[in-house]
Amino acid sequence: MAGAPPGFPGLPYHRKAGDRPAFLLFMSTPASPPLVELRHLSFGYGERTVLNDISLTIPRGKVTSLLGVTGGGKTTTLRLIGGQYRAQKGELLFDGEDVTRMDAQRLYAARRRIGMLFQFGALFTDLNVFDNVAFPLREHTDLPEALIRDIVLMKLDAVGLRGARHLMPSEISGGMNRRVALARAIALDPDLVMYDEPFSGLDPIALGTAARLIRQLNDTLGMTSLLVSHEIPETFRISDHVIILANGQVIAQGAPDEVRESSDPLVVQFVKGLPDGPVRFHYPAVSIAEDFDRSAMRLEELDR
Ligand SMILES: Nc1ncnc2c1ncn2[C@@H]1O[C@H](COP(=O)(O)OP(=O)(O)OP(=O)(O)O)[C@@H](O)[C@H]1O
Repeated sequence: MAGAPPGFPGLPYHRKAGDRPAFLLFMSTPASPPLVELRHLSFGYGERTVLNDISLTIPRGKVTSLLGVTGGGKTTTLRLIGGQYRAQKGELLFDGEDVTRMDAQRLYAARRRIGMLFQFGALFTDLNVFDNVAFPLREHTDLPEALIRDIVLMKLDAVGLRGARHLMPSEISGGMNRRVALARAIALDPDLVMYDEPFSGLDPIALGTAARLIRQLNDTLGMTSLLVSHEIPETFRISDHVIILANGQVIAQGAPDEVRESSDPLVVQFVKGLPDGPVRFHYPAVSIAEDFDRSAMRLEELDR
């Protein structure tokens, strides 16, 4: 294929991997402003605060991973960036514009620049692979069907599944399903792709493939990627920037090597996967002695 279809804002497909055009290099220079920035942002569900005055940046053109303990607010952060929730305090800038203050129309326009791949990113089971990827194009654009066909085939080619276009989701493996969902997430050529646990449930080979694909697509399509994951080694390997959330705060942020070398006990426990540390194995409880004395007393009472 010689290039993107005429009139379509896609990128040429005749580039070799790693052969980045000048404007992509410009997009990812250190001087370019971050694509997303959270400034002193707070958010809670009802009375319960989940994110407490957090500030973080998602650098443009890079792969950023958002890590942290379960329930730490990672998915909530993705939903805030995607405009599904609004922060109660602070700013959330997407390409310099505050999402928290956008009206519905601007928010819709911003959302079209974001591709999302949520956990188990369900495909439509009654549509084949081709139609799954075509879905957002048919839904959100007026492109003629011939052009949609070209775009869908290019996206499927990018994830290695052009040949599987006629298959139904039930006829392909879990790893392939995930790759189709990825092709669908990039169908509209988003500036930002957010992945929520893209590796969960994948065997090591499919996981390695998915990780490599996220990195490759980011670089060849000139996107920015944000991924939430619990797979520390694989995620560190493909990331340029790592953010760790805990207790509603950012506890570490930087290049993978910098974060790995942090001496913060919580970061060390998390990165090394240690069972004990600031995050305890045991849910807070009275002492064992107290609990067993009490039950012993109850048994004595029953005996009487
Ligand atoms: N819609 C909701 N209403 C009320 N509480 C919610 C809602 N969604 C999430 N929560 C709570 O907010 C906290 C943060 O949830 P979130 O899903 O953002 O965490 P997470 O870091 O993505 O967790 P995990 O790693 O388990 O996916 C959790 O305690 C969760 O129970």
